[in-house]
Amino acid sequence: MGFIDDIKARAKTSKKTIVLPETEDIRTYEAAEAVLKEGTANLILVGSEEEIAKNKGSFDISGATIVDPAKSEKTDAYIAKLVELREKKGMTEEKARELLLTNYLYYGVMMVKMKDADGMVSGACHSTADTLRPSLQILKTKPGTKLVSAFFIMVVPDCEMGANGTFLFGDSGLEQNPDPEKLAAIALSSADSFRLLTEKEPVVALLSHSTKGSAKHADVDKVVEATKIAKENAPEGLLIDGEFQLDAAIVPSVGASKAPGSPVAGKANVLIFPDLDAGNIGYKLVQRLAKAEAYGPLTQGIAAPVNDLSRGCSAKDIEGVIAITAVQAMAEDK
Ligand SMILES: CC(C)(COP(=O)(O)OP(=O)(O)OC[C@H]1O[C@@H](n2cnc3c(N)ncnc32)[C@H](O)[C@@H]1OP(=O)(O)O)[C@@H](O)C(=O)NCCC(=O)NCCS
Ligand SMILES: CC(=O)OP(=O)(O)O
Repeated sequence: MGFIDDIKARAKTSKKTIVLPETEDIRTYEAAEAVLKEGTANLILVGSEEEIAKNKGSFDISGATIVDPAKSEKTDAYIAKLVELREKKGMTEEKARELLLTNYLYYGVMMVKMKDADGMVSGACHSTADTLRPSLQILKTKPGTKLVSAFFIMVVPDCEMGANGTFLFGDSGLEQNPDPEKLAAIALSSADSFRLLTEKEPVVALLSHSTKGSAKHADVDKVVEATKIAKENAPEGLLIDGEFQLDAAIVPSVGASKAPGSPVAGKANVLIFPDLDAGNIGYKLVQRLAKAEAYGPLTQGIAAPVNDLSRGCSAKDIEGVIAITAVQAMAEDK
């Protein structure tokens, strides 16, 4: 079974409830129809009942629950909770009502916060900043986690590198210019996310334009320092190393010649980019030129699963990210 079929099979064993707040976008309905038909998750669509009836086109979403913030009896409780959570940041009842009745991403996150849903997927028609800000503000980080970051699962066709063509690329969505401490934290969280989602052992490479000292620059020093911190904090047995150029990380013969003796060189399946420019450009290159499946930006470190999408995504991508969110929600139960 391929990566996404395996994820869907796992999601079906414990149908989680996922909120979709982007009811203005036709791709939401196409994905919802497919998810409901396949049974990977229960779905809640947030929006005005009238708009949803108009926007859904011919897609059959009759199995979904529709929640209209203007009519739901729970809206007042969400407003009160949002004021309680954000009062110190200037949130008033009036502002909370306005926000929740007009911004369905905030409403969806409140549903997750109040445990009326297990997770949320959006971002097909909102930027990453607008998608993730509500969950960073309201759900906050998981206990024991300081940093939320974002990654893609990339499935490259006809590829023997990584885990038979499956890779994690991080951070490709959120942290713009992580310092060494943050880069190390991204690497370690990414190892856990890779293991959870692929059920394979992570082999983590911190990427640079240098391999083991071949270039000298402050940008290289940052990755060297991050590698040192990550190794100090890594659980026993985790394969993690750097700094590597991309070819040294994933091509066995290049790894053997540029970084002889490294247990990671040539075998990496978790690729940690030095900053968001590299991570975001890197994933789009592989998606568009190698025709890879690209699921994300998926998040790690938020107190409940909320995942983003690229505005360039297809309905199939949304379907996949819903199933992944359900699997992340299943892991929260453990
Ligand atoms: C995600 C992002 C929006 C957060 O920054 P922001 O909107 O300026 O918001 P703030 O910095 O005010 O943060 C909002 C809250 O999130 C928290 N936060 C921000 N980044 C965080 C992180 N990485 N981990 C944990 N919490 C974080 C802040 O502490 C703040 O909490 P508070 O409001 O309770 O004090 C910002 O990092 C961003 O724009 N990233 C790039 C996204 C992007 O464009 N990606 C490219 C396409 S995928
Ligand atoms: C992940 C990403 O790059 O998102 P968008 O294409 O929506 O900016």
